[in-house]
Amino acid sequence: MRVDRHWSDKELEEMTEIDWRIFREDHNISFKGSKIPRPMRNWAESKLTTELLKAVKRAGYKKPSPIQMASIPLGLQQRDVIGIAETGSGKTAAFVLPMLTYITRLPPLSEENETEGPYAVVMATTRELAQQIEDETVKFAHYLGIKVVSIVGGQSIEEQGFRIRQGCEVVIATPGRLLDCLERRYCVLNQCNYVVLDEADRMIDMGFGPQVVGVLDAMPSSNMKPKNEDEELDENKIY
Ligand SMILES: Nc1ncnc2c1ncn2[C@@H]1O[C@H](COP(=O)(O)OP(=O)(O)OP(=O)(O)O)[C@@H](O)[C@H]1O
Repeated sequence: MRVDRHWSDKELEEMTEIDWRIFREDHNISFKGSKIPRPMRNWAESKLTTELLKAVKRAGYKKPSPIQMASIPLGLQQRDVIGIAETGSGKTAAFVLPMLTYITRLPPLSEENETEGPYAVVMATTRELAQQIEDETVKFAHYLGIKVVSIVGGQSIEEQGFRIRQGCEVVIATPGRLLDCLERRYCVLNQCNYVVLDEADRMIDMGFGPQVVGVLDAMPSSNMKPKNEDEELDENKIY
């Protein structure tokens, strides 16, 4: 009798549908949506760049967590993702790594475009959470030469606006403070097409909906992805 091997003993190309099902069950991964890519079983099989993989290694992350296994391949395809996982399960790196990959594909910031604002915005409900996200982002962004600025209450808004205008690819902010910064013209989002809402459900429950919409309204509407998720993205276009 031929006994099939466990998925962990198989090369990627040997994985069968049943292996993938067991893999997802083993990691408690479930999903909804169409054309969902396979989760990544380990970092080596992820499509992250060598530089980012080095940064992941330096951070000491030996194995991706289940939310990272499931959502990084989706993020790398520039799909819209709603990721749900318990606290402390590595959600931050799950959205930060695809976001940094997206940024490395864009033209580097230069004197010509650094005053047009960041390439990506992450919104968080509290100052403390924004700080945690900043720490986790800098851990990886540092090695790519990507600059990160946080816009939260309790610090000078003029100073924060000044730091954005000096050029940064990523802004991490609480929605109210970022909207304030935009309304006072301390910063702009003229080239930002990438948004992350951390704890989006809580953000709405806490009444930040109007501020989030205000921030989204400051972003360009010319680079929207097609409404139909099944439509292929144009590789030559920046979304
Ligand atoms: N693959 C990994 N291997 C080891 N440590 C990791 C990995 N991914 C993230 N971590 C670490 O685990 C901790 C928790 O991660 P993170 O803050 O992203 O969790 P979270 O799901 O966002 O939690 P919260 O809901 O509290 O914000 C952090 O210290 C982070 O550096």
